[in-house]
Amino acid sequence: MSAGKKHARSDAEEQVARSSKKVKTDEVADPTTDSDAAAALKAEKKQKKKDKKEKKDKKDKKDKSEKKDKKDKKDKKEKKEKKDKKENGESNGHVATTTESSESEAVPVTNGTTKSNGAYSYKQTAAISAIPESEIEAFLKEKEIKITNASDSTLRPIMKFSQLPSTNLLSKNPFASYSSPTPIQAASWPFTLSGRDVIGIAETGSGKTMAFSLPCVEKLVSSPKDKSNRDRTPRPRAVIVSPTRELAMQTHEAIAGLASLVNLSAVCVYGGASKDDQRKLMAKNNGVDIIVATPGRLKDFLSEGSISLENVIFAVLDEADRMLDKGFEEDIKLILGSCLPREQRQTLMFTATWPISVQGLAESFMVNPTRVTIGNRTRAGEEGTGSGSVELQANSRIEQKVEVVDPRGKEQRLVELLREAQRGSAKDDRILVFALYKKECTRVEEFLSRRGIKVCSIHGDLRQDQRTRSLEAFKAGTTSVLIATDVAARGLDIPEVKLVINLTFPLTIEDYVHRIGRTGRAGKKGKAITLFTEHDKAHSGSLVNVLRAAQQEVPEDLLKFGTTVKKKAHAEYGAFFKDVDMSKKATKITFD
Ligand SMILES: Nc1ncnc2c1ncn2[C@@H]1O[C@H](COP(=O)(O)OP(=O)(O)OP(=O)(O)O)[C@@H](O)[C@H]1O
Repeated sequence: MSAGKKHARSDAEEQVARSSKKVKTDEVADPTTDSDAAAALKAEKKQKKKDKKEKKDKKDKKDKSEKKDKKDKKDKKEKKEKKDKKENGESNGHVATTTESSESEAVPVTNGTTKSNGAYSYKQTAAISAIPESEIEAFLKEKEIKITNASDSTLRPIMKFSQLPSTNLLSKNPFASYSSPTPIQAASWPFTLSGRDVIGIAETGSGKTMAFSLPCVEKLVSSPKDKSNRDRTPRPRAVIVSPTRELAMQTHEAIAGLASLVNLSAVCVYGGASKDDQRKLMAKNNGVDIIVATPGRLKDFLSEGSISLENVIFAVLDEADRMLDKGFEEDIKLILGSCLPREQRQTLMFTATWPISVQGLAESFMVNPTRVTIGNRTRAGEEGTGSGSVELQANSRIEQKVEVVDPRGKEQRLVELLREAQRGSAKDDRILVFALYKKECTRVEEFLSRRGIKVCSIHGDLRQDQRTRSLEAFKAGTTSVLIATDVAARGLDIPEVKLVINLTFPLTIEDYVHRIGRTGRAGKKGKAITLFTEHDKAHSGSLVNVLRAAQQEVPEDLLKFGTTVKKKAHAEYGAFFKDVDMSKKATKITFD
């Protein structure tokens, strides 16, 4: 349309409007005489003006009052939002602290909580703050507690259960059977309860399960559950991953007991048992809160969509170094990758052994973790560097004996050792024998049975119900000798195992430390005997170091195999050490 045409049309429209106005006025006017009509018109105009003014005043008044109402409503809403926010923050325990470092900025998360690398749910009680610094220092020294990357240096260990802040869970007295927190519990709780990512390293049998279970349950109590359950898929808020089925079951038992005190549920999923039963358990009561799992079964459930980890705000790798080594690495990447991102979840890793080979990978799943180490594990020259190297340390209450034997005489020696150990009043003492291979277990079980020794076994060639039956018989004391592969090396908490015998040396020195750790638990004493042969000589150096670190006797025969420790190398990333002699000059090669 041209501009001229547009104007022409506008003008025409104006004329139509004007004439229509006139027609209207003509209709209202009383057509008696001209002067009368003029007067009437004047009066009418005046009235109209008055009406118009009144109407305008009325409208202004109405607008004003509506505006005021709107403003009041807005103020009220803002006030309410502010109040809600404050209340929510407090119920989630997000207490701002002045001690947070710059890296501890609160990150908002999808589930309504915030992750803070500083304290948010944990408030150090006045009782702890009042303790003189010298007393705290003495405690840390005595218990050999070392904390690196604390970020909040005002957090002090929780030396008594009464020093924990009072919560609904603690009012149920869950620690009635214990007298005081173990060092790993005392030192890690202030950080884990504060929402920090923590790596906890402490000897076998030192209460690490409760060290991660308490903050797990407290965190879920203070975080709102997504009740919508839109597609009926279980969406747990915490996941604990364990390397073996039996350990997963044991951890489940411990944490389920704690969780039930505050009406939270925990389910254990592991291979070799009915998937259908586990699916039903996970879906019960609008979805489970805590999942304790072995990686394989959890991965299966994830891939078939029977579970979603998208709401997981708390993740634990128990026996973390095992979970991060080659065998499980990909599964763990998938599992943690299915949880909320590391900035929005709390991630804990606990173990008794922390080889340097897994440390880089571990930290890639965490945010600036605090490391709590129990035991004097620092290598000479590393004091205070926090460089990451943690010396391997066996439980100091275990008496370690090493016998160098001819490989052909091992089984006969085993029979003698068992008879010696179960003599007289010790006839029912529990003894755990470790072999390296599944077939070896079967052979040795038959060998011992033929010699009248009551024995059962646990290894990967057995069905799950057979494994469970063997373990139950051993725990109950109906069979006092259990022969096992390394499936039983980690985490299992069997009361009163008096002796561990290593019939065949394990593949790694870390496994040795875990195997012997099945005895001497929870402050008790224990004994371990290792039959060492020339086939195991690659481990002699590291074994000598472990024995010396625990002030144990090192047999001359063992020293004959050498004391060099074979350095570890990662299959993909190569050596973790500088193996090049930098003092040598490069040879100059010239080409003609
Ligand atoms: N505060 C405590 N006081 C006394 N006993 C405790 C305390 N906390 C846990 N225990 C007990 O100590 C035993 C060992 O605990 P737990 O199995 O958690 O050890 P762990 O450190 O995980 O060992 P591992 O390295 O072998 O897995 C358990 O029987 C547990 O009930």
